[in-house]
Amino acid sequence: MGGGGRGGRSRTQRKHFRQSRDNVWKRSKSDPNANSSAPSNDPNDPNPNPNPTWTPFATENASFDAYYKGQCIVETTEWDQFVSVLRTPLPATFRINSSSQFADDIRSQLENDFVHSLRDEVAEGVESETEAIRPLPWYPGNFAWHSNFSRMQLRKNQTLERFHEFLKLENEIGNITRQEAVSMVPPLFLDVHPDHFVLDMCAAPGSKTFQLLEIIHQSTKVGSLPAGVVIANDLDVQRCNLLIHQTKRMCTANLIVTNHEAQNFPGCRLNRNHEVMEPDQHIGQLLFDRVLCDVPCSGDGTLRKAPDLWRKWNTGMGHGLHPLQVIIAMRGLSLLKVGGRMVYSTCSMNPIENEAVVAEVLRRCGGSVKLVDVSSEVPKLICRPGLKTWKVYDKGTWLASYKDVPKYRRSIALASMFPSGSSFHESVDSDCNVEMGYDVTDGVGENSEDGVQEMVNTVVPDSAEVSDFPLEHCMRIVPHDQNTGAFFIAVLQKVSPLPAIPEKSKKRIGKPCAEPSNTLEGERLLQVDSLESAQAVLETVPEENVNGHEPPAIDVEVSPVTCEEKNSKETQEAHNVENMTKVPGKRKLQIQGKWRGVDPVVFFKSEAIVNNIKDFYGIDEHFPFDGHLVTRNEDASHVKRIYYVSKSVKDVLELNYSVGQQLKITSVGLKMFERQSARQGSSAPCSFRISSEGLPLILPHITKQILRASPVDFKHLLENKDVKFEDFADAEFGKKAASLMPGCCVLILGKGNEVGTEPIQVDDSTIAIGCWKGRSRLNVMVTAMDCQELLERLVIRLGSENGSSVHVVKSSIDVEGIVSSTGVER
Ligand SMILES: C[S@@+](CC[C@H](N)C(=O)[O-])C[C@H]1O[C@@H](n2cnc3c(N)ncnc32)[C@H](O)[C@@H]1O
Repeated sequence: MGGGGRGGRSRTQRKHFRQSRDNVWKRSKSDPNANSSAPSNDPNDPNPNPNPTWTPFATENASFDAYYKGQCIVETTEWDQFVSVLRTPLPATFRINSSSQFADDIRSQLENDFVHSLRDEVAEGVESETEAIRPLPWYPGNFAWHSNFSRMQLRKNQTLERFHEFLKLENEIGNITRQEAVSMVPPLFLDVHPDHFVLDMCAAPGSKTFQLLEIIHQSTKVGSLPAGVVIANDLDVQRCNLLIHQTKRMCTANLIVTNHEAQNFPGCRLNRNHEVMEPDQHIGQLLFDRVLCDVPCSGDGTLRKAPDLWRKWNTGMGHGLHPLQVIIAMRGLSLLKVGGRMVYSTCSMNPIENEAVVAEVLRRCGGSVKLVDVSSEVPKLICRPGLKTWKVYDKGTWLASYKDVPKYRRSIALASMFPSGSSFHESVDSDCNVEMGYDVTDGVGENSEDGVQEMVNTVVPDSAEVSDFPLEHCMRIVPHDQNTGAFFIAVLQKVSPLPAIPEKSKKRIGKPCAEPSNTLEGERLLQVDSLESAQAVLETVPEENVNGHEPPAIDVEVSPVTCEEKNSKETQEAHNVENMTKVPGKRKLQIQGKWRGVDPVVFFKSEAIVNNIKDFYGIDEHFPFDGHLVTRNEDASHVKRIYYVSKSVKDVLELNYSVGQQLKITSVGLKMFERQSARQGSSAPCSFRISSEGLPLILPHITKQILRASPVDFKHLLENKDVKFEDFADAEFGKKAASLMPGCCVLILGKGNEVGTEPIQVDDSTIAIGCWKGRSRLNVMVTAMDCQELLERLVIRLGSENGSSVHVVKSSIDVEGIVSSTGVER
């Protein structure tokens, strides 16, 4: 199950996690490309160089200047300001996890404590007159913050050190996330509701996925789950692991992490010729209310964070990605329900990756998709309108129109890159994959002196085309408007099913892997998607409403799947799927282990174990177990962890089984029960303990093995990790603890005078922790870090509320490690 808890984080994950957070402005002196435009050794510099052996990055690139001046991405008069801000390091920003039970406490700590104490620090120092930290004005609820301190400054003195420690701890616990300000924007425009099915197509490392989950969970009551689901996908397995690590901190049962090419993301359409829906199966294909299409891009909007890009930048980077961006966006739109919203975003400034992609998908969708004006939806965010006109730069020449592209360059400078896109149909000759003829390395090396000369000396035609689409509804964020990175966002709404591709265009786009039948259904249902192509043409069932969900859209994919792609590993595996799903008669529901290297997702159905758990913890009948428990091990007797999934995830998993496991699932479910190690588990009537992540969900449904402790005893236990029954301040509580069954139990923080009262009631404000009841003592089963966090929160709360109780501890932990390290009784 991917990353596991904190203790289970792999070395690779740790390395990637560290790398993604490293201060990228650090640079060795030996780098020949270094020059002096970045942070300097000048003591008066507002961005002082803390390391005398450090030499700053080159932050100049003549090709970059010529290209973006030529594209007029900012007014000529503001160019200098634009590039000078681009050359300064990005300020740190972070976000409070709004669905965390401590969100309000943390916000109030920032607003009422750190804002003041840090302001005093700044006033005393010489560095800056600016505010030390401040909320981002456009982010709702003061949940996103900007900090003017560098890491070096944070370590400088006690107040800053305290703030630094606070950031580190809350980040590790999952209560805050370091995230670039502009990266927080796309989910705000997606208008996600808690019951939505959301697809995050290119999701790693997962900062936006985390935000989407927060929104889904926003108004969920303790002990229940939202109706929606987020499917977070990424092509890169290692980055998927980062995503899993990141989202584990969310403790959610409503997330599925998958590992596919976004352009070939499976639709899981049930082939109703061969498949019978299970009585409780609620969806017949994957369609989404919301799609986030945060595509791979050249990333020059992140120059402030990744200054090495200055050296690497060239025009080929954006050109190479344009076709991929188009087909990923098209796949997203085909998986979107009619009426649904898709956000297309990049951290690139290049119109070829931005407006040109949006214009091309609008063109291909022929009126079934609209570009929405959402400029008033996030009022204080400063956005500029998208460009209506731009040019294509290729091999030292500015091209205003596709007709100017020499024939031999037409597989690189595509018609779809131009504002009119007018030669789209003519752009592809009989070649199987001309439209796919991109090469992301094309243009590498143009950033030479010669290349620059060539570009600068080339006459730029005035007659650039102007797009007919309302591209001014796209939004550009530029660095000097609000001291951020650069970003691009477009919001698309699907107003009707996507049009069918005429037979002749299909050929142009790329040879489909299976020839469609010429029947109306074949035409209408053609999926050029590699995974569904062969299967979809077999589907002859007319559209109908599938159990209350949107009717399956008659989406005709325009993703140009080529002959080459057909041979890819994924496509090979897809054909296995197809063969499996074609088996007539009653299908085998669980075809295990289809994806090489990925543990199967198995519904856990061992009645003996489930009944033992239910009985031991006295779990009430209202809490649904049937179909909600999954494992990653087919052998029930060796199952170590049991995960809980929401109803929405359960529906998707059932559909996935029905279609032969098209989804390659790398992580799913909330870790709910864990088998205690043999020595400890054998002394208890139930060898499964409740995991820390799962506790908040199941807490209101537990009627046995649960006790309420006074604040004094609760704190005593957190501080000492294990306490003998006779050593509790409240002797009555000690007796009750001694009378519990051996094994896992739950301890609730009681308010002063209600310690002994029954029954125990829990609500959103209840603090609870898992413990282990041994022969003579109670051991806490939370990590040292969680104990520290909880103690800090308790001190603040108990101080301000005079003993009232607060929250459930919710975090990723490795209980096994903790239990042994705190010496649980054997
Ligand atoms: C801009 S990053 C996404 C950032 C992410 N949305 C976030 O907020 O943390 C683009 C991601 O796309 C992934 N990627 C690249 N090509 C892909 C493809 N064909 N299908 C799916 N993901 C792809 C990369 O691995 C990378 O993680």
